[in-house]
Amino acid sequence: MHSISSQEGFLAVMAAALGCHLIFNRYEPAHPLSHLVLLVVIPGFLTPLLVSSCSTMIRAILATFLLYFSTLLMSILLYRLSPFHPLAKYPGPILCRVSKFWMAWVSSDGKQHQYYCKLHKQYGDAVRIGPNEISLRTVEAVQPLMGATGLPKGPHWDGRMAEQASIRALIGVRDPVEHMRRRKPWNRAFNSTALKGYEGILSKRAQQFVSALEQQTRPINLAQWMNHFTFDFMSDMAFGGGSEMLRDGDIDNTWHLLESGLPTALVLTHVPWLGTYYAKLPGVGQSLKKFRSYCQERASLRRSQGSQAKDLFHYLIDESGVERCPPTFAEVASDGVLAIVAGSDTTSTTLSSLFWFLLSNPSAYHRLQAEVDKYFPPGENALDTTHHQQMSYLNAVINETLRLFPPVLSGSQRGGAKGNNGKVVGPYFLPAGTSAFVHSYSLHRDPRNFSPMPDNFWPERWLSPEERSTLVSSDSKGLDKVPFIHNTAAFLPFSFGPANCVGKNLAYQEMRTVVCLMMQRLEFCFVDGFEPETWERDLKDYFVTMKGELPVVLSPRVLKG
Ligand code: HEM
Repeated sequence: MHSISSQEGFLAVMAAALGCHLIFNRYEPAHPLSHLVLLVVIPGFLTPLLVSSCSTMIRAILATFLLYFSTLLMSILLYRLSPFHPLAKYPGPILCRVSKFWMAWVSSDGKQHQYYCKLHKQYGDAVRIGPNEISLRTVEAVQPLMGATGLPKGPHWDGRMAEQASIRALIGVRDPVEHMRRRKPWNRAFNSTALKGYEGILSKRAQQFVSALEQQTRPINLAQWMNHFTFDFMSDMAFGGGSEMLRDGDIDNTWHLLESGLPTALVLTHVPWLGTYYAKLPGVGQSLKKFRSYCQERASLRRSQGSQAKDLFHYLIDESGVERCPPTFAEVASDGVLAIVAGSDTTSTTLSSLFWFLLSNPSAYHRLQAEVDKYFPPGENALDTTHHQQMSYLNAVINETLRLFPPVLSGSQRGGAKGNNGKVVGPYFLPAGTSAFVHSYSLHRDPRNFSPMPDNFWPERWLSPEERSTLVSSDSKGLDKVPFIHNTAAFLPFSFGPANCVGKNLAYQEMRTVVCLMMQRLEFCFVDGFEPETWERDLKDYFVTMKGELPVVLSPRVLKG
């Protein structure tokens, strides 16, 4: 029988490594068993082919694995940089084109939004930010990528939610059909009738919040108080109560517990397959598990108690029995956790940034205060939502805050499954298997969408031309001489399409209500010595934004009735 020469042995190992690359490239196997077979069993099986050229078995094993892995890595590297790669025509840094580990590294300091923005300034509207991923900065991509016929949620969620192996919260459900089924009760929970029904729950918490603020005679960290308010409110909504942070403070350290996992979760979004291994490490995600089981208990309690009010849970668990295919209890419990996490952090960050902007821009502060006083003079109920939508300056301040600091700074990824035919997204073609996102932070600050002063806080841009012209001429900054561009299609703080933020209207309702009440009853100023730049510096993009401290001094407003 023909015995294999050492040269043939080397070639066979290299060919197997190339075959392995082909399989990874085509099927992207993520299961640990397939990794074991492709990366351990196959080179192990090939070891005898190199025994004749090595003096010992150990050396043969080492040589086989070294040859196998170096061939595999070289093949991956060359292919990703080659003109044959489907994304070859998209520009981007070499390190991004070679591996997502680079973005995982870059993003770990919480400044990925600024990195993407820099890349767009350097490379243009479409940048290759991973071997198979594109970041887009054009409004033409929004509808085709995220609209009804767009792509489903991207693989990002497989890494981020790796530990939710069996049941995922709605936000991480990638299959569009399943997502639609799970989204139905959420849509009903946020229609206008349902929202009207939440006013009582919101008013109670907002009153408690502002009354507590009125009692603060020493400087406070307003951002932390916002956290406590939004968390208590969302717990009321999701599970009929159970959280009393406004009264007791964060005695269980829940915010730290939720935020401590964010940097790791972001790294895993860049390298989703790593999530499968990470989730299996002993002790991993303990704090989150603790929070989840607490929520599970709250959900069970809420279910057994039945409806006190038509809160979010009422709709999610389908207490009225209108769904043909209602969600299971496990799904509802998981979505309850999502409601608290997605609903409290985002609004708290926006409200905190809003006050930071107001305190850094006294004219905006006074304009908003004047509007609040006009609609809610002393003695008027600022919780009455009937005026809120007409309050143009209030809405302008909220939108301008969301434009400059959207709480999801970099937007939400979409991704095509392997094997589809690719997708035309505005002026770009995304080949099968490409993930992409529209980078909200860059889009919002692009002078082609918002001008003048795209990087500045200027709520007046959201007003009607008549209102703006009065205010701009009184500002006399010559802004009326600069071309005015205001492209609301490029405003994406809540994302876009059938998987956008379902809680958008609740978020507006909550923010309008609490800002009106706060401005009616209190005066705010930064603590002496606070350097306002630290706020922006401390904002970190870990998919949701992590924030620093906002030290302010409060005083009751002295109003003549
Ligand atoms: C200023 C406040 C908020 C902002 C800026 C915001 C933004 C976002 C964004 C960008 C997404 C990702 C959507 C996508 O994948 O395309 C999202 C999803 C979501 N948000 Fe919000 N959000 C806010 C408040 C809320 C509130 C108050 C709730 C109430 C529960 C909420 C519930 C959700 C849910 C359930 C999803 C998942 C939707 C889905 O996958 O279908 N959000 N949000």
